[in-house]
Formats: sequence, C-alpha cells, structure tokens
Amino acid sequence: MEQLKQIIFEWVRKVAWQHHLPKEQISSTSATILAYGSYGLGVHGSDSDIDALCVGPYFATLEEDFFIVLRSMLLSRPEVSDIHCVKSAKVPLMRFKFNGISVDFPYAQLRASSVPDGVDLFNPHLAVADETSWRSLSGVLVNKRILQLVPHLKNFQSMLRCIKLWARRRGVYSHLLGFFGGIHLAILAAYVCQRFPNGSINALVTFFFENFSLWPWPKPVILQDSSIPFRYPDSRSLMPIMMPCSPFGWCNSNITKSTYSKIKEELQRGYLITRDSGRADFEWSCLFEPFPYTNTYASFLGIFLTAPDDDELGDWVGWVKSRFLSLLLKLEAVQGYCDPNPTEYVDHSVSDPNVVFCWGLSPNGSNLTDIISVKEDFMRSVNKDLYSDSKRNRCKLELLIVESSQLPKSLQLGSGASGASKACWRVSEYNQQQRRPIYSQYFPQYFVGYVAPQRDYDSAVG
Ligand SMILES: Nc1ncnc2c1ncn2[C@@H]1O[C@H](COP(=O)(O)OP(=O)(O)OP(=O)(O)O)[C@@H](O)[C@H]1O
Ligand SMILES: [Mg+2]
Ligand SMILES: [Mg+2]
Repeated sequence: MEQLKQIIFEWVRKVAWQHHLPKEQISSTSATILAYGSYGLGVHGSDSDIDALCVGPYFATLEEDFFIVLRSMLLSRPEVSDIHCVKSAKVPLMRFKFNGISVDFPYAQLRASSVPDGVDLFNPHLAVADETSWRSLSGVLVNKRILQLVPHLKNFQSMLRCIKLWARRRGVYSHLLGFFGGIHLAILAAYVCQRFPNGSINALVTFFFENFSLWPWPKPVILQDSSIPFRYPDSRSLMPIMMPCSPFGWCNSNITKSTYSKIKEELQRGYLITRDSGRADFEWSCLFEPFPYTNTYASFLGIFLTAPDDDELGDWVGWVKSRFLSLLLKLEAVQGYCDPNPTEYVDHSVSDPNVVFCWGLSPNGSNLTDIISVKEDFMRSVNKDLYSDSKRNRCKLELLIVESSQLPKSLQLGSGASGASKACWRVSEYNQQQRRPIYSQYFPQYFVGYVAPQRDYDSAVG
C-alpha cells in the first residue's frame, strides 16, 4: 500500500503538470489511496485480493488521467503485471498484480485541489465529482461504517475469518457464482456482533449459525438502526442484506434458487454442529470440513478452459466467469438444481495453461439433449461481445458431463480451502479416448463438449 501510495503521489503531480497548473499548485497537490474490502476490515487471507480506492483531485480525470496516464506509469513498474482496465463496470477499476498480489483499484474524484492522506469521507461538505465517484467511494464508506458499528473489533475480525473459512470450505463463497461475497458475510457477522457485544468468538460463531439458519428469509438483514426508512427489495431477492450507510441500498447479490437452497443447507449444518460447541469434547474442525462433492453428486458439468499462456488464461477465465450466472440459471431451468462449485481446478495432464470448473448436477436432472441446448446457449453468450477475434481462436472452452464414477477414486473434489494451491484434476487418457465431440450448430467451429463415455474412468486409466 505504501509503494502504491508513492506511485499515486508521483502520478498526481505529473498530471497537474500536464494540465499546466501553476507551479505552487503542482508542488502542493496530493492524491491518496484508501483500503477497503477484506483488507480494509483486517480480515484478508492468502486468497484475498487487496481492494484499494484511489482518490484524486478535480483535475485528474477517470478516462484519461487514471485509465491512460496512471496505467502507463503502472505498466512501466517491474512490480506490476497483468493490468486490466474494467471501464464499463458500475464501479470502473483497474485490476493488476503488484508483487504477485491481486489489486482491485477503482478511482474517485473529489472537487478539491488536493486530497490529503487522512481525508474524511464522512465530512458532510465533501465535494464528490460525480455519480461514478460516489459509487466508487461506497466500498470505503461501507467498511468504515461496519467498523464503527461493531462493538469489539478483534472479536468481529476473528469471527468473520472463521465464517469466511467455513464458507470457502463448504463451497458457498463466491459472489459471481450466486453465493456469498465478502461484503455479505461482513454484514452478517457485524449483525451478530452487534447483538452479542460481549460474546466470545466461539459464542459469536455459534450464534451466527443459529440466527441465520432460523432466519425467516426473505426478511432483510439490517445492520444499523432499523428506524431508517427504506424500500423493500424486489420480490426476487432471496436473501436481502442492506448496506449500512447512505443511500442504504441493497447489497448486490446473484443468489439463485439452487444457491439459496445450498446456502440454507450449509447454514443448517453449521447450526446442528455448533449447537454442541459448549461441550468440552467439541471439535471445531468438523465445521470446516471441505464439502464432499464427489460423494454428493452422481454427475458433474466440467467446464474446461485453455489458453496459450497464463496471462491470456487469466483474461479468458475472467471473461467466461462473467457469463457464468446465465449458465447457472439455464442449468437450473432444465435440471432443477445445480451446485456451481467455485473452485478452479487445474488439469496437469494438459500442456496448455488451463482451468477446470466442476459443477454438481441434480441426480434427477434431464437428458443429454437438454444439456446440449444449455451448452449451445452458453457458447452463444460467451461469444456474444467477445472482445477480440484472436482470443476466439486461441482460447478454448469445452463443456463435458462427467459421471462421478468416472472420476479417479483418489480425487477429492473439496471446495478450494487450501489457499492458493489448486487441486489437481487428472483426466489424461480419458481426454484422448472414447470421446465423441459435439459441435455448436450456431458456431460450427466451436466445440460444445463430448458425449460422456460409457466405461468407467478408473478402468480406463488403470
Ligand atoms: N455484491 C456487492 N455489493 C456491494 N458491494 C460490493 C459487492 N461486491 C463487492 N463489493 C465491494 O467491494 C469490496 C471488495 O469486494 P471483494 O470481492 O474483494 O470482497 P472482500 O470482502 O474484499 O473479500 P475477499 O477477501 O474475498 O477479497 C467489498 O467490501 C464491497 O465494498
Ligand atoms: Mg477483496
Ligand atoms: Mg476485490
């Protein structure tokens, strides 16, 4: 953060000079960065990114000075790699790696000639340049508000770390895939801490599961004083959680029918386990056991992504993931239920850089024809607006139904709890043999997937 701050400091002076500001103004101007997200709350782990908001003065614009001047300054730094500009998002940002750590870096512009280090964002006279800057500021404001509302910071942090670990291990942590994101869990954890100000960490975790497994959803979770007037979320919102500061909107959520039911089951499981947390022989490790995908589902949808190098793979995976919600909804429509395991596996038998997703399918799911139509829809949605034709040729996507019995017995599909290391998916000979390809009827060059082979995977690979 200190190194980034230094870069921002140089940047704002360079921009002031480029805008021909008077010398005294150039030498006195300043910009800053503010941590938010899990890093700002002090609950980051090895899987977390750093979320840092860049706050700049009136003359430093988002379109040119941030996305062009600052980007090229960052590009020239040896610590920085994999820079991507996400310009069209509600909160536009740069995403890059700094010394290997992922950084989410949005920008807010103030109507001030200089932004000091300790800028007070709750100052009622704060002049924010535009709506986009307000949206970008909201992450920092929400964090600060949460920290103000929790009675005992250390207990809140420890308890939230436990809850995040539970959510990751049980496969219910991924905003993109319709599960909880960091912000949802932070608000739910803060809610429990508010109601139990003197609770030990054990008691807080236990109360979390009791409270939210019995919660009459879609009753909204509201952290602050409930006398604040608010409009109810729309009826499709299954687990509404209110942001704790003005304008008191609802936390964005992608929760679907399937992910709602998986989250509820996991909360219920947590409740049944932690009910006994007062017992002397209570084992907490049981709460954090990885979700047993292989034992739970008879078949999976394998989503195989490959690219010529790691940089392109990152881009490609990000793009395909941004289309995952439509795939999940379509699968739900034809299958009734789908469990989109958020873990990214790697097939080490394939020479190209790759990522494999493995989603649990309903045992009463529909037939292959329906699945083929789901695949075709998904390919259409991935290809629509694909940002480059060369990407289309170099990066590949395959969908394949894999029976659980075809997975090697040794393969435990856990839920990605093992930090940065990724699970190994071995499908070597299986890939080469017995597979009948299916091509998209809309994009004949596009490989939709394979018809699953009849014989058992284990016997195929010995
Ligand atoms: N769905 C959302 N609705 C509102 N704000 C969001 C949402 N997702 C992210 N944000 C904002 O961006 C911040 C960072 O999100 P991020 O996805 O990095 O999660 P995080 O809480 O930092 O957890 P992690 O440790 O997984 O990075 C959140 O704290 C929140 O302010
Ligand atoms: Mg984060
Ligand atoms: Mg982030």
